[in-house]
Amino acid sequence: MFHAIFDTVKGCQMMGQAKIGIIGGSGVYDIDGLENAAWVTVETPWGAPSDALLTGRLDGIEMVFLPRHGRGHVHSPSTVPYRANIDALKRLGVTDVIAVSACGSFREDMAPGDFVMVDQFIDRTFAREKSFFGTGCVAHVSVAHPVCERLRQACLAAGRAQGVTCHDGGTYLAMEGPQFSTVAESKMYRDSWGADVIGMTNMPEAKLAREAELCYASVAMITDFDSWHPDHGAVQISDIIATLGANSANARGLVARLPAMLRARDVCAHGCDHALEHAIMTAPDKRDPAVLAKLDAVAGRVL
Ligand SMILES: CSC[C@H]1O[C@H](OP(=O)(O)O)[C@H](O)[C@@H]1O
Ligand SMILES: Nc1ncnc2[nH]cnc12
Repeated sequence: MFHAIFDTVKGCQMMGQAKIGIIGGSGVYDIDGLENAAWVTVETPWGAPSDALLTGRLDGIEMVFLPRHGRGHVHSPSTVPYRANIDALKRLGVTDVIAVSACGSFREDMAPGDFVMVDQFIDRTFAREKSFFGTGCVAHVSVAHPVCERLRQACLAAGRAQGVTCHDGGTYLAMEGPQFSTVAESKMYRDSWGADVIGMTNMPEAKLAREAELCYASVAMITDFDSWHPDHGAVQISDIIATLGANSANARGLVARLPAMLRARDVCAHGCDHALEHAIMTAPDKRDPAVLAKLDAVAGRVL
C-alpha cells in the first residue's frame, strides 16, 4: 500500500508542480476556500498523524492541510506525532511545507500580531523522536540552513501583501514545554543565546522535513512577550488566546496567497529535495529490511 502512494510522490516531483502542505499550529485547525475539500485518513509506518488531513485545490494548486495538535487541540507539543505528520505529507505527494505556529517574542520590536519568517532554530526539546533513521539504517542530513529560502521569501511576500508586519529572519528557540519559561530561562535565551522567538513545536518538525527531503518554512506568529519583558509579566494563556484570533485570520490570508507564488516548482536550488543524496551511512548489505520498509515514503528515492 505504501509503495503505490510513493509513486505519486515521485510523479509529482517530476512534473514540476508544487503540492503545498500547511501545518496549522495553535488556533489554526483548518484552511478556507479549498475546492473538492475532503478530510482523508492516512496511515504511516510511524503511527497515526495528528488528525486526518484536509486535501483540495486552492487557486489551481493541490493543497494538504494538517492541524498539528489535531482538531480540538488534542496533542500537547511533546506528544504531537511529528514523524507520522511529516511522513503523511510526503506520502500524499506534498513538495513544500509551510508551518504556521504561535510563539513568544524576545524582542521589543517583534510585537504580538507580527509574523517572523524564521531562518534559524535552536533545538532545546528532549522528549521527542527526532529522526526517521537509526539502527538498521543510519543517516546524517545537514540542517545548517534548516529553512528553504524560496519558501521563506514566498511567505514573507504573502504576509506583507496580507498587511501583516513581517520580520525577515529570526531564530526560533524550540522548548519542550508544556509549561512556559521561567524569567531566568527567558533572559538567557534572549540575552546570551540570541534567540528572537520561542515556541514548542518547530523542532523536530523542521529536522524531519529535511530528512524527508521536503522544503520547509516556518511562519512564527507572535502572541506574547514571553516572560523576560519587565512591562508584560508572566505569559498567560488567556492573553495568548486573545491574540490567536487575529493571527489566525492573517495566517489564513497568507496561505490563500501562497499558490500564486509557489505554483511553479523546479529542483530546489537550496538542496532540500535531495538532502539524502549522500546522507545514508549504513552499507547496503547491512541495512535492515524492516527499517527500509518503514522508510518507503521518506527515503524511497535513495533506497
Ligand atoms: C497556545 S500557547 C502554546 C502552544 O502554542 C504553540 O503551538 P504551535 O507551535 O503548534 O502553534 C506553542 O508551540 C505551544 O505548543
Ligand atoms: N511564550 C511562549 N513560549 C512558548 N511557546 C509559546 N507559544 C506561544 N507563546 C509562547
